[in-house]
Amino acid sequence: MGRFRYLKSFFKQYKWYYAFGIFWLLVVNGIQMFVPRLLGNITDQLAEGLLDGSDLVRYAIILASIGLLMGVSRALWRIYITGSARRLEYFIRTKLFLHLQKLSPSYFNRMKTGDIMAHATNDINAVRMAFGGGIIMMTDAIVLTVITTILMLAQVGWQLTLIAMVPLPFLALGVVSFGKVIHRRFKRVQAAFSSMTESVQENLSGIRVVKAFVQEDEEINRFKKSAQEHVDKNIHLIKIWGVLQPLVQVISTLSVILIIMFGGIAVINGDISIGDFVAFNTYLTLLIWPMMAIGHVINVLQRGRASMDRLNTILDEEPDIYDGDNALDVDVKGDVEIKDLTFKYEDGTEALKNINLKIKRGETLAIIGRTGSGKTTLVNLLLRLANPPRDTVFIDGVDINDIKLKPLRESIGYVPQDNFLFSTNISGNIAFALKDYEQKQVEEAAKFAHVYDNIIEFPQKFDTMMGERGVTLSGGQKQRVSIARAIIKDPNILILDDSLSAVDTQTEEEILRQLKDIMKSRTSIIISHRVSTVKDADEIIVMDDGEIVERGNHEELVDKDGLYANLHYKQQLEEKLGSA
Ligand SMILES: Nc1ncnc2c1ncn2[C@@H]1O[C@H](COP(=O)(O)OP(=O)(O)OP(=O)(O)O)[C@@H](O)[C@H]1O
Repeated sequence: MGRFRYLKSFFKQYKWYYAFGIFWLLVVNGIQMFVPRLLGNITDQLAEGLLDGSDLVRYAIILASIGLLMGVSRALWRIYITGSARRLEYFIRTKLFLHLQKLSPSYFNRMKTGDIMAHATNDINAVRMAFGGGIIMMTDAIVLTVITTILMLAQVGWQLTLIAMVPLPFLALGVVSFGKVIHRRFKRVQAAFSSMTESVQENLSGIRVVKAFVQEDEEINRFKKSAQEHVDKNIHLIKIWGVLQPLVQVISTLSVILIIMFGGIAVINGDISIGDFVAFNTYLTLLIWPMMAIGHVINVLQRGRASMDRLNTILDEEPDIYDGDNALDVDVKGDVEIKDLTFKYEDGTEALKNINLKIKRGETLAIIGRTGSGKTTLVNLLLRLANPPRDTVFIDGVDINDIKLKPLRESIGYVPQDNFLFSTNISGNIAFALKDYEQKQVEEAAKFAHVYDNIIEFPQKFDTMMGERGVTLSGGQKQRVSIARAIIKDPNILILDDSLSAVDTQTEEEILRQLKDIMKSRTSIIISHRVSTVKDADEIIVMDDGEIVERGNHEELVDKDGLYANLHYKQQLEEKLGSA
């Protein structure tokens, strides 16, 4: 059960569905067994001239009833087994998505989206097929083989049955050794599919860059190469599959040849009747199906196994950001303190060195610094999108690692650098964090973020769809929708990560003035490259290479005549040149 450990609860819940389905499958198998004997009897009675018209009608009615019963039973097992397999697919898919939601951003930095998508489609399908068609074929193959063999033994004796069975061990041997190769080749097909999906996904996400750099032909070639790789791997798989199928067929036909020869002799010698011979041959045709199915069953089960292994590697992935056993349900007020914080990413990059900070509720901290100086890293730690070392980051005096993630993140309004919006309407995007909302709230947030006038110019106003199916907002409009999304949460801590860079200075000033108003008793952290954005903050820190190199208010920093002052004069000059 180890491999299928994540499916335990599903099978516990649906065991009766499977049992019921298998029951009806067995009913079909059982009824099927009457047919050869019935045909044998009809043959013998016809040969002996014992049947008249009414007997034939009787047999026809019996055969028709058997057909009807088999039809109903088949429909029932299909509904129960195939239906359960579809439920299993839903179960795994939901489990996987749920698990992915728990994993930390570092996992998604490591993994390719295309790979994850391939798991969510191909691998889940393969597991579903193993527990749908695979189970049906396996049960069918085993039951039919056992019952048919017993009936053959009972009706024509062990000698003939043994002769018919001679080819079977060769069949089993062939199938098992082929199965291993199929497993290996199937894994390669899946890997090729992943990388093909990944390349398409990346291309479509970056389509604007591709076009701007006129790289369409190169991209097409790259895609052709990975699609070709996928086909090649599939053909490689089909080759072995193609050899296995006829091999199984040849071996099973051998059985028929042996029976015709030896069974024929037995009839000639009068050891068995013609009816027995007909029945035996029909049993053999029943037996040939499972023999041929074995190859397919093995294939389906091998694929299911390989796919489950791949799914297990994701499901086994432990989230590294989670609520500890003693995590507190803190009602975050907004006092932030950072003590001697040094932070390294998994790859060893030291993004922050010896950071010390105190932001009291009601204050605004501004962070300014060159790209790559560690600004985003610092706010990521405050949101616990990465884990800070213990005893370094405190909120309201509590180590952030001891605060439950939900209340922590719910109390923070975050406007990320990358203003990602979802493919839903504008209202849905602004009210993203709210379960219930009134349109008035959305409109107020939009007004606050100075994007209201833009929105009502769209024909569908707040119902305008975003993203793929809808309008594309300008960079500045996106930033402001993003600000509205953070502000509507009424957060106690507001973090703007370079969120006003695409907004003109006048609008920026108005937004900041309003912010000052509503953030009076809350905490604000504003990251920017522009002095104009940060100049009114209570404290400004200047970061360089992961360290705070200057700190103070605007006037103090200008007086210091250091990095900040330099930036200030440069930007003042740029502004003058721009307005000249
Ligand atoms: N997930 C990550 N894994 C490893 N290193 C990272 C990761 N994210 C950022 N870094 C590195 O950490 C350093 C600080 O990056 P960070 O994004 O915090 O800078 P920043 O000041 O916000 O830059 P920008 O102004 O360009 O947004 C950089 O050297 C960056 O390459």
